Order: sequence, then structure tokens, then C-alpha cells
Amino acid sequence: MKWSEQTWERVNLIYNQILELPFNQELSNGTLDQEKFKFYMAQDAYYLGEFGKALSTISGRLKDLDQVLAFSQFASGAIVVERALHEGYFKTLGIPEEVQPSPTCLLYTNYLLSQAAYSNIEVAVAAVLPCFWIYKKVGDYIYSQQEAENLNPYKNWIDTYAGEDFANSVNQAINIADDLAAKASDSLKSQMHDAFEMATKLEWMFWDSAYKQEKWAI
Ligand SMILES: Cc1ncc(CO)c(N)n1
Ligand SMILES: Cc1ncsc1CCO
Repeated sequence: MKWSEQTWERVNLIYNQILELPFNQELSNGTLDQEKFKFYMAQDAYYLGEFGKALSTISGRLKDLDQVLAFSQFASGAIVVERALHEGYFKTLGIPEEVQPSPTCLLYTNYLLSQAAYSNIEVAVAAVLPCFWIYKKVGDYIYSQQEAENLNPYKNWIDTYAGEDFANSVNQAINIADDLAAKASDSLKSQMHDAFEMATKLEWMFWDSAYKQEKWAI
């Protein structure tokens, strides 16, 4: 079995809990409170900027030039989505330009940046993979729940992650993780699983914290 198939089995329960989160259920049926969506958008813009930097760092650490190119394209893709949020949702929803990251957003982005900089490159790639794969699966799930006659106010957002371009990036990222895992020791593969599972939990926390509009205690 491929590393990616094994790793998905390990997070399948968390994935199902992600689908059940009130944020995703309400986003899917269009009833999500706009304040919660605005909070999420602001935090996600911050997230995408830091995620882009983590992808750039990984790009520079990879050896195979096709993989260097793929990660540098993912990095620019993430920054392009971040810029589009500023031109789109930030303006239409009236979100202030400067975003202070929530505790969970800071935890997640710092986890990704530190994995990108300091872990073995195989582990760093595994740590960023849920950002691709979980979003793709959640995007496809929510898209499949849409009823044609009801226009969901969050349709634009839903379409971003259910589209073909994103699907291609996700498949490329999974294949790169599998190629690295194929040459890795058992111990390294196990660290890759742990990083994938940790980032999957942080994805759960990110949506949960947006629903709760998480604040700093002091
Ligand atoms: C929190 C989070 N994870 C993953 C993605 C997809 O890149 C995103 N936009 N936001
Ligand atoms: C994973 C990811 N999320 C938003 S853009 C991007 C890279 C795809 O090009």
C-alpha cells in the first residue's frame, strides 16, 4: 500500500469529524453566520501568506528539480489566492487589511513554518499535505451537497477548492509525498505519518476556532 493510502486510513476518523463540524455543515447549507465567515476569511488570508512562505522554503530544500518547480508553483498559487481574498471578500465584507492571527491560526502557521525549515524534507512535505488533501476532500463533499436551485452565499469559496486546477495540485503533492516515502526508512515514514496527522488535527482546530471566533485570553 502507498504511504498516502496508509496515512489517509490513519486520519479518516478525524476527517469525518471535520465534515461534522458546525462551521462546515452551516457553510454547506448556506446558514453560516456572516460574522463567522468574515472571521474565517481574515484568518485564512493570514494562513495563506504563511503557508505560501512554508511552501517556498520546502521548494528550496527539495533536490529533484521537478519537485522544486511544483512546490514553487504551489507557493505562488497560495499567495495568488491570498491576494484574491484581499481584492474580493476583504472589500465586499469590509474586513480590515491588517489581520492579527488567532491563537489557533498562529499555532498552525508556526507549526508549518517550523516543519518546513527544520524537519527532514520528507516530514516537511507530509506536514503540508493535509492543507491540500483535506481541503480538496472537504471542498468536494460540500460541493456534492449543493442543491442546484439554491444559491449558497458561499458558492465562490466552495468552487475554489472543488475545481480542477486545485485537484491537479493536490494530486501532484500526494505523488511527491509518495515518491519521497518510497525512498524513506520506516522510521522516517512513521514521522511523516505523525506530521500528517498533526496537521490534520490543526485543520480541525482551524475551522472550530473560526466558528468560535477564538480570541486571545489576554
Ligand atoms: C486552514 C487552511 N488550510 C488549507 C487551505 C487550503 O490551502 C486553506 N485555505 N486554509
Ligand atoms: C494548497 C493550496 N491552497 C490554496 S492555493 C494552494 C496551492 C495550489 O496551487
